[in-house]
Amino acid sequence: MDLVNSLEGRLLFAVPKKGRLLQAALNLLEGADIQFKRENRLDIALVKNLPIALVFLPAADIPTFVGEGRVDLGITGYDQVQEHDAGTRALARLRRLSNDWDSSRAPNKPQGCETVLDLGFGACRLQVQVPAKGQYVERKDLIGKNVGTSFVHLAREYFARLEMEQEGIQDTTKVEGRKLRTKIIELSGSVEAACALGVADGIVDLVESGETMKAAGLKAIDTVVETSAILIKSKAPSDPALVDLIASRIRGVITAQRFVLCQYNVPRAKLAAATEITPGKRAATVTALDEEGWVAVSVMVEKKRIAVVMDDLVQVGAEDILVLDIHNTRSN
Ligand SMILES: Nc1ncnc2c1ncn2[C@@H]1O[C@H](COP(=O)(O)OP(=O)(O)OP(=O)(O)O)[C@@H](O)[C@H]1O
Ligand SMILES: O=P(O)(O)OC[C@H]1O[C@H](OP(=O)(O)OP(=O)(O)O)[C@H](O)[C@@H]1O
Repeated sequence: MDLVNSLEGRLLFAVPKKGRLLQAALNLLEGADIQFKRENRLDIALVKNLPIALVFLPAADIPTFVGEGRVDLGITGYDQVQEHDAGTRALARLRRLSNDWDSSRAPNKPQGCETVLDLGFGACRLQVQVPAKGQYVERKDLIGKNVGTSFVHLAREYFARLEMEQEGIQDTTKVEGRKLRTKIIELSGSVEAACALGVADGIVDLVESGETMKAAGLKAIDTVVETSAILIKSKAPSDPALVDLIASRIRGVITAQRFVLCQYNVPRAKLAAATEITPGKRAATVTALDEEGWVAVSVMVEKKRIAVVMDDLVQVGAEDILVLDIHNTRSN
């Protein structure tokens, strides 16, 4: 049977095929025990232990496939979903204007995608940037100028709103179809080079550490969207129960990545002070020790806080503090 026919009856799950989100997405799939083998150059992989097929797509296209209900689940950036939604708003406005809408072609499934959960990686900001030592200081200085970006729809909405604000228009929500004075130039990568090469006066691009921006002699003057990787689902998934199962597994893996298990012994008289430092996700597990007046505590603590928590526990009299990695978790 060919691969396309073997997709029948399987939940389709889109994963970024390359780039910044790929490795972290693969780690999540492994943690969620979604087993597959991706053949060389094939963008579809059948999952061995669940009725799922993985589809490897560019992160920017995943909101389209999920939003149209062609794929049930997907991992992509929140920025990509926002860009896709802004594009959909622009297209709808164009169609209304040109009466180019044949209702018989309307999709029979509800359109759009829903966010299931934040995946806790791929955090960065979509920012407006200008040359650090140039003539542009504030965002309004870019009105009427050339702005380079891969996020053309979000940039158009951003500058439409900015231009309306400058003209004293109170309601800046109706941005679609507005004739822009600012020229948005579509670039597909290496956007930071656009200012130095004279293609643009400013750019709208992603910033994580800020190293690329700094190296290109740019500075950020505003943030358009704060983003991180998210799990999205279509509004009418083929198997809602399986979507919930996958979401629950992935949530468990993310919790395991974020928390460590902290165990310590403490005099019962100091227990209240200690559990104030480590209240746990729900509550601390406290068990009696085979030593008069002492108890053992076991509790989940956020990984990034653990060093300070251990310092504070020692201060209140805790002893024998152990910190253990959590392999996986599951809860409702
Ligand atoms: N520096 C970064 N730090 C963290 N996340 C990022 C960073 N750059 C991009 N991302 C996230 O990863 C998503 C995909 O970006 P990435 O540049 O990896 O895509 P790509 O598919 O390789 O596309 P392209 O070919 O345009 O570079 C972005 O939409 C964003 O959510
Ligand atoms: O703030 P930083 O940590 O330096 O990261 C920001 C850079 O990362 C992304 O580009 P990527 O490297 O994915 O390549 P691209 O320019 O081809 O999109 C983004 O477009 C910036 O250029």
